[in-house]
Amino acid sequence: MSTGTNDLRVPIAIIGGSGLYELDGLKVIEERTIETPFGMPSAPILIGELDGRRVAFLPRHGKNHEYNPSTVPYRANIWALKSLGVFWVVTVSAVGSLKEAIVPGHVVIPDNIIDKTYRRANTLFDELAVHVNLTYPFDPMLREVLIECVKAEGVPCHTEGTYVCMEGPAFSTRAESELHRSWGASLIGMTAMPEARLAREAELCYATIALSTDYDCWKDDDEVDVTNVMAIIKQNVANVRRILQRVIPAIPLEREEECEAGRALQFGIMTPAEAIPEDARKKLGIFLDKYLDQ
Ligand SMILES: CSC[C@H]1O[C@H](OP(=O)(O)O)[C@H](O)[C@@H]1O
Ligand SMILES: Nc1ncnc2[nH]cnc12
Repeated sequence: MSTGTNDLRVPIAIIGGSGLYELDGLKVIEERTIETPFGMPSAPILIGELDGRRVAFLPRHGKNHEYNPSTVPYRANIWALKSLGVFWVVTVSAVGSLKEAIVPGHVVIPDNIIDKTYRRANTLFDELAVHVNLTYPFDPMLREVLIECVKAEGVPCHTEGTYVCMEGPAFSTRAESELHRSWGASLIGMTAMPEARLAREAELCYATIALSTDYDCWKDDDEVDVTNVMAIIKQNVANVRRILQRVIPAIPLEREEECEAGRALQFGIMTPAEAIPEDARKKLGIFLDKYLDQ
């Protein structure tokens, strides 16, 4: 198991979604296999340099898309990124559009999530009681950076939107799709949760570039399937790659202290240090030590 220490800190991570299994322009330094207390991450993590910045890249579904949205090892992924010293996490996701104006090929930088998942481990902290604030699961400062970069690339960009995270792996029924629309949500996907919640528990600064790939199944003339989704991703992946190449140098590394997510656990740990089992302290030390070693 990796020790959680990091000789060469990697401040930025990109988590690639469906259709994004590598990061263009990354000068790969190392492919690191990290064993975590939550098992193995989705894939070995590529560590490299882009624009003089250290960046980690992790394909969420594995190198060969072997994990479905329910079986992605979200907790191992977050633990592994934290162990590298990552703070800024930019993710890429394919999503269905629940609004006419969000045309397939457009990008959305979502600002909230409705979590409908029900069979995924949804906390890093099973052995104690921790309650973090999740009012805004996507970091506002990082969202602004993403919005600027998408616009600068000339890609149509929707600057807000609620992402409904369903369990899947089947797509929605028509009735479910209409229900999600009636909630006023903009996007439907299968992976933002528990990823965003775990990122907050790990005090990471997290935001998502969502690529609209389809109108889900609410429009009379459209029905979603993987072939359609992948065709749109293929047509737009070059945009996403260019956006990411802009994002990495634009991340304000020097403003880390301003990001509230970095203090998410400050008032969230209910269980007193002396009541936390020793093995949990070891397993979760990379998240908890700064609060418990006082
Ligand atoms: C390939 S269609 C469904 C699949 O795509 C999205 O994944 P990701 O968010 O990793 O891009 C969606 O959530 C489903 O997992
Ligand atoms: N319509 C849809 N529903 C859920 N996940 C998706 N990912 C891409 N399109 C989707």
